[in-house]
Amino acid sequence: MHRSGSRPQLDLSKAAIQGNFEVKDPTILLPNQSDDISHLALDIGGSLIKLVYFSRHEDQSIDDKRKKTIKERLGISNGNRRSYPILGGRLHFVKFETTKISECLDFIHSKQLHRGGGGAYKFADLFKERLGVSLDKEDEMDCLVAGANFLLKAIRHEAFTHMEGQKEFVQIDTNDLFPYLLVNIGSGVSMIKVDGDGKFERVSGTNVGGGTYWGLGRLLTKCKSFDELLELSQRGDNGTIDMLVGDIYGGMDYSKIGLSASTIASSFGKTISDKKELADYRPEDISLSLLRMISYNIGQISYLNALRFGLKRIFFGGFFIRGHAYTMDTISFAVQFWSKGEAQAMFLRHEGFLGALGAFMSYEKHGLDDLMVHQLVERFPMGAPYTGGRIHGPPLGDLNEKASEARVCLLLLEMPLPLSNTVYIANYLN
Ligand SMILES: Nc1ncnc2c1ncn2[C@@H]1O[C@H](COP(=O)(O)OP(=O)(O)OP(=O)(O)O)[C@@H](O)[C@H]1O
Ligand SMILES: CC(C)(CO)[C@@H](O)C(=O)NCCC(=O)O
Repeated sequence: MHRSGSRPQLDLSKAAIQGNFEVKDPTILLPNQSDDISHLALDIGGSLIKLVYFSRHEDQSIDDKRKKTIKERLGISNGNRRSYPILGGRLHFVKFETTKISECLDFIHSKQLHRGGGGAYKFADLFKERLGVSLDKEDEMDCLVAGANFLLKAIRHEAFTHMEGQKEFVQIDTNDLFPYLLVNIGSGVSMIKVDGDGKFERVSGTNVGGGTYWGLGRLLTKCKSFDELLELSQRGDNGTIDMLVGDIYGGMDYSKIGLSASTIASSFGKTISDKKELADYRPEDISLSLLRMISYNIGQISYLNALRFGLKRIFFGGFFIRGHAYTMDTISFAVQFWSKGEAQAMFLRHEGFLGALGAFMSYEKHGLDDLMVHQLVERFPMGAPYTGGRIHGPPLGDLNEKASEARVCLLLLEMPLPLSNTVYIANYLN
């Protein structure tokens, strides 16, 4: 696994979100076409800024032994052909809180990621002033779909299910990928029916999303960071907040309509009957009830939309998920329960980077691409062995990872010549 000295050491964990930028569309920065520049794409969301950049020069340091190892692991044989050069480089994935755009700009500046370009954008002045670059705007939905399609086709262990604490990676048949429902849970939620590359329709959405959990949770618990709120939920008991079927039916199931006594009849419903104030409730319980309410609701609405269009597979992305087991289990449960096991919820390892990755890929569209894929042949599992499932892969981000630490994923890019296949290899730096 490659280590990078570029891992940012910004401490964002101490920063509470205090405002909201209105600009949400992914953008790309157009580079000069000199050799050693890093391509950079940004997705400036309501809560988080996602950044994907390519550093080519680092890969040129790959030594022959490593090249050989990569090829062996990928099963690439040179046969009679000459060894092809590895043009390669790395794709880096980093995120910042949107309210901390200044730190993001510092980061871009410190890495010298900024280069010239054209276009206009709402953050244009800030970028122009601080970095001397112009931004080109890309459509957010286009980018989300391009990012998701790319990941699902290119990264073998990108998608996984999560049910009752069990993670299982899903092998995607790239010839049988479409149609599917993409549910991106950011600040708000977009539901997109994807029929192919660039073929999609945003069929629904809900304003009850990640921003709702983080915003309401912050007000109700005084938590200072999203991860702190999520961590609290792990020690919560939602039974003190939620009204259960058993609370209404004298401790009994309502079996005639298939509801057990422990089913939540009304999220937060118990707080109306008590003569209690907010301070009388445990923040842990509030956080869990809120998380469950929002996750379940999104799972249910997603399934109803999948049902509308006869879709069996639903992929969930967006940073609300945060690789958090309870969130994924709740979404999966809702999908399974309402579909009677017919539909399946799947999650993506690069959950929150779809838009930024899609924006990055639009370099191809702008004719600036010399990196992009023509055909993907093989990938091997990312990073360190993941021990909790049947298929090995890297650990997903967990709560031990500080909110402050930008999550960095490296993706090595190998470009065999002449016109042949392009290979992506990804590594997490956890
Ligand atoms: N460190 C964090 N700080 C703030 N929110 C976080 C953090 N980690 C995860 N989240 C969750 O992720 C959500 C944002 O997800 P994401 O970055 O995918 O969307 P966005 O692009 O900001 O939103 P939108 O697309 O709706 O504009 C937040 O609303 C919150 O629920
Ligand atoms: C407005 C966007 C697309 C911005 O990312 C997102 O926050 C969202 O899908 N919100 C939900 C809006 C709705 O459909 O009700």
